[in-house]
Amino acid sequence: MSKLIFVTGNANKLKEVKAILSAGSTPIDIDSESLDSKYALFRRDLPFRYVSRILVDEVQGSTQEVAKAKCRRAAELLKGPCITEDTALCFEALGGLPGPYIKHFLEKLGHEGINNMLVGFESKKAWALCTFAYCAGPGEEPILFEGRTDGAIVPARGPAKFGWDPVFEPAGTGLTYAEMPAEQKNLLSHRYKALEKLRVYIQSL
Ligand SMILES: O=c1nc[nH]c2c1ncn2[C@H]1C[C@H](O)[C@@H](COP(=O)(O)OP(=O)(O)OP(=O)(O)O)O1
Ligand SMILES: [Mg+2]
Repeated sequence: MSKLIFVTGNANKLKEVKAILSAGSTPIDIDSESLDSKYALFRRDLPFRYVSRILVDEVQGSTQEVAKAKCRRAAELLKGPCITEDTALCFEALGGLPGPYIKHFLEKLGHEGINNMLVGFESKKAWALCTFAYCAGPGEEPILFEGRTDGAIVPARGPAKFGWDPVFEPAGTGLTYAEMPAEQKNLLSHRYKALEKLRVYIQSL
């Protein structure tokens, strides 16, 4: 059976995916060296940033449509099975936006600007939505695995190591993602919840 490749241009995602899948009651063995080299190899030979840009710029739509389009395209380029992941950050006051477009808002506005987007709205509620997509190969319909964690947008607290981690506080924790130890985030995060579904599927293949 050919190797399943997780395609991403984001090293922080890769780190969390490895940590989550190799832990838990039914751990999935990951050859981290080969995963790393696939990741490096993929990025060197087929510049995913470029691919990702095209997909992000041209495929507009719901999180599910964006996620499927990216995975379909990655499977075509790899000519084999693969997994991709899309993360959305959705604001209740904005009807779920920015959603899959959070990356662009974060790049242009920063943490403070993300907070300012909600000035004048009473609700600071938000949810993080992770969508893994699995595609069996070129021309196959991707299957989606979603995980959602509810919380609120808050002024930045904690180290700014990964995206919007400092401005998202999961409900009931009193801590932002950035303030949590990795082990805590990785047991309640949007990514963890989606990976728990993907884990079951991968083990059934
Ligand atoms: O747990 C997270 N905690 C904080 N920030 C996060 C997280 N997960 C994704 N993020 C950020 C990265 C990017 O600014 C946006 C998602 O965009 P998204 O297209 O899914 O990621 P990406 O382009 O960095 O990597 P990829 O090559 O897998 O598409 O939210
Ligand atoms: Mg992307």
